[in-house]
Amino acid sequence: MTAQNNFTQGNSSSSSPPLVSVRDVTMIFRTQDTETIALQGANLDIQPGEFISLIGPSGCGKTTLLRILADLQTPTSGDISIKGMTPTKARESRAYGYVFQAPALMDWRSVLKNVMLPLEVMNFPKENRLEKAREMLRLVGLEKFEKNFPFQLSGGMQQRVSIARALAFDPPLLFMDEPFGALDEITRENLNMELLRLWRETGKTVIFVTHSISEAVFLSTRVVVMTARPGKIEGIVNVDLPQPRSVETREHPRFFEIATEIRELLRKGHA
Ligand SMILES: Nc1ncnc2c1ncn2[C@@H]1O[C@H](COP(=O)(O)OP(=O)(O)OP(=O)(O)O)[C@@H](O)[C@H]1O
Repeated sequence: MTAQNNFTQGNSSSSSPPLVSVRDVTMIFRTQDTETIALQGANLDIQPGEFISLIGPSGCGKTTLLRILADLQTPTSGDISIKGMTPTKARESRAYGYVFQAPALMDWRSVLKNVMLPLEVMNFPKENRLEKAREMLRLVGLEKFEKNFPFQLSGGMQQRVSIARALAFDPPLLFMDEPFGALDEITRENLNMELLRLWRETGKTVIFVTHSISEAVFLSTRVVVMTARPGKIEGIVNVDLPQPRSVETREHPRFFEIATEIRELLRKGHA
C-alpha cells in the first residue's frame, strides 16, 4: 500500500499527464459475412487515482474497451497509452490487475494459493509470497479463509479472493469487468463499500464496468456513458459527491441528479 485517494470530485481537468489515454480507438470485428463496429472513435483520459465506471447497454463495447486496454485485443485503429507505455509493454511490466465477471479461481488451489499464483508466475521472491498473499487477504477481509477452497466460499467471497489476487503484485491500475453483476443487492452494496475502502487506502486507479446506474454513481469519480451500434462514448459525467462515500451518499439529492443525468445520456444513445 503506497498512496491514498483523497478525491472530493473527479479531476478530469487536472493538468498532470494521464495514467491512461485512449485516442480515436475503433474496434471492428469482421467475420465472413458480418462486420460489427464494437467501438468507434473512443477518446478518454484517465488521471492517476480516479475511479472510472463504464456504463452502457449490452453490446456497446465496454468489455472490448477494457480488453483493448489490457492487451487482450488489438484495436483496428487508434492509440492507447498506459503510464506512457503501449498496452503490451504495460502488460509486460504488470501495470494492471484484471478482475473478470466470474471469479475464475482455480478450484484445486486453496484461497491462499490462488492469491499467490500471480506472484509465482512473476517470480516474486519465494520468501515474501506468503506474507504478501496474506496481506492481500487481510485487505479484503478473508484472512480466516486462507485454507479454504473456492467451492467452500460464497460468490461474493470468491470475488473478493479474485480482487486480492489482482492486487497481489501491487499494480497501480485495476480493471474490473462487472465483478459484482451476479451477486445479490446487499452483498453487492457491501462489496461496493469494501472496494471504495480499498481504493482509498491503496491509491489505485480503477476502471470498472457496470450495468447499474446507482453502482456507477456511488463508486465513481467519473462515469463514462456508452451507446451501442456502433459503440461510442456518448458523454462523461463528473460525480461531484463528497468523499468518502457512505450509506448516506445514496440519499444525497445530488446522487439522484447525477443518476438522472446518466439515465438521460443512456436514453439519448438508445434513441
Ligand atoms: N471476438 C469477437 N468477435 C466478434 N464480435 C465480437 C467479439 N467480441 C465482441 N464482439 C461484439 O462487439 C460488440 C461489443 O461487445 P462487448 O462484449 O464489448 O459489449 P459489452 O458492452 O461489454 O456488453 P455486455 O454488457 O453484454 O457485457 C458486441 O456486438 C459483440 O457481439
